[in-house]
Amino acid sequence: MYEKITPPSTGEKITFNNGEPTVPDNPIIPFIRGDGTGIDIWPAAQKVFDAAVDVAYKGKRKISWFKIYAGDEACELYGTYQYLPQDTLTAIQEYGIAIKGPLTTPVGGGIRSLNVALRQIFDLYACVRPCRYYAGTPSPHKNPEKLDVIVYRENTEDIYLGIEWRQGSEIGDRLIKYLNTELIPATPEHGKKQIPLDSGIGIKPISKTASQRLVRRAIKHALQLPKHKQMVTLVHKGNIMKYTEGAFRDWGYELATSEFRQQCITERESWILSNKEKNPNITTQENARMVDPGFDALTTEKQAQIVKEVETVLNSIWDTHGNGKWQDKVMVNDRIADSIFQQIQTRPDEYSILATMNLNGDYLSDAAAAIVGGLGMGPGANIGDECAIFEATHGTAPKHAGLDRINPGSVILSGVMMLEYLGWQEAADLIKKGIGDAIANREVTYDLARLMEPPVEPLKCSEFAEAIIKHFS
Ligand SMILES: NC(=O)C1=CN([C@@H]2O[C@H](COP(=O)(O)OP(=O)(O)OC[C@H]3O[C@@H](n4cnc5c(N)ncnc54)[C@H](OP(=O)(O)O)[C@@H]3O)[C@@H](O)[C@H]2O)C=CC1
Ligand SMILES: O=C(O)CCC(=O)C(=O)O
Ligand SMILES: [Mg+2]
Repeated sequence: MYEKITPPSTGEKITFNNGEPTVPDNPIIPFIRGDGTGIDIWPAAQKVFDAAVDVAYKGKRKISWFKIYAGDEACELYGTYQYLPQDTLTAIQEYGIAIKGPLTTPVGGGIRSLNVALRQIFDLYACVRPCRYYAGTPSPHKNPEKLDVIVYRENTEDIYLGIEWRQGSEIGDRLIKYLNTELIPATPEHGKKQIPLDSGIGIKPISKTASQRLVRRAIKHALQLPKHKQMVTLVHKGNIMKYTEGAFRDWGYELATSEFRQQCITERESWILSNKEKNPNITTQENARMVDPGFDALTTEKQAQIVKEVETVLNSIWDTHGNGKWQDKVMVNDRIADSIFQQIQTRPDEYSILATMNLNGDYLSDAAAAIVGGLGMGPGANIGDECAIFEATHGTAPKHAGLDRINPGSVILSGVMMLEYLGWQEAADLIKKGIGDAIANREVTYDLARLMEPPVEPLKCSEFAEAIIKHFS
């Protein structure tokens, strides 16, 4: 079945039932070491995972690691350009779960991202990236502890589908000419716009199916959170990209108010209901005016739409959501993408789950990680219905590779997400305690050490792993 790798001789497969993993005590878990700093991070992280499982379950549970290959390491074993060998895909398919270090993607040419390929091949449609603060972590922000968000990033489409053509390529030129002569003139709203002939061109598909399955998972996650964190914010640039990003917002609301009608309230609905709660005799017109402060300046047609919206909300959900009952529901709101970047800095505690399309989520997850300590503290998981691959938010950080200095925290915390996904909460909690105590004790790698006041001598990558383990007890 495998050309160049052999699964461990002990251990069993994790199986899936309705998207939920059934986990034996000795699961086989494939791992990819990763390029660049993967060489430093992976051994440190694996040591922490094994120690936590050992301490938590005293030999009753154990992970059987299965080394699989991707990136530079794969080319060494399988030959030139064999970046993602079939063996690796077969192993992930067979075992349903994997954890990986970062993989290199060249800019401007060369192979397309292996990271993105894995997400697309296994339909890992939700990229889940929690950003929470560990006490004592230095941060450029005054109150980093106020940020506790989970970026829920659509992982399979948007411009990451990788359908683009180089400037000057035959198909690129044909496409531009076709758009300029046929499609753009046939769409009156585009007027006399033309695409410059010396453009590279890319396609940004945003589908209803992919948008809604992402938002569905985000709402289900919100329902598991403490009441005050039960909120999903749809992040988009729908004012500019109306039919892609704007549609993502609309499909998100549509899903929330159909599939999750009894569990969800939208922000505008909450305003309408609370206006009536504060003033039971309020007219529909007055209510509409309060919902939209610019109401009087709107056209008659737009005003009528808002009045209708108020009527519909009161008629359809006053009984189930009114009189304050909406306060126990998952709040679904939306924010424009540029605004959310400043909101997570100026009003961090007003947000919880941020549901995004692919590109916005990529940017936002690095930015949110920076607030709580940097890319060394940014874990992630790529989750589908039948498979999951855990990986950090950061990349290969090549200038630090092989120096035993990089922070392994993100991959270790990605492992915590994996342990939680397996239901091995005790081992996950031990690692969280170990990381928290090591940081509070100022035992940290260079990235955190340089921000600390007064400065501390940094630990090596491997030493930070040992410090985490030391703090298990
Ligand atoms: N999922 C994946 O595998 C990903 C892969 N990549 C790929 O990685 C390669 C390098 O990308 P690049 O843009 O340099 O981004 P990286 O995320 O690799 O690194 C950028 C900077 O972030 C900081 N950083 C990254 N990782 C850590 C860590 N573990 N601990 C502390 N600080 C860290 C370092 O900052 P400083 O030097 O200031 O300390 C580093 O120089 C590219 O080929 C890219 O495509 C990128 C993102 C994700
Ligand atoms: O695949 C890559 O090289 C970059 C991906 C990335 O930045 C991410 O997933 O956050
Ligand atoms: Mg990224």
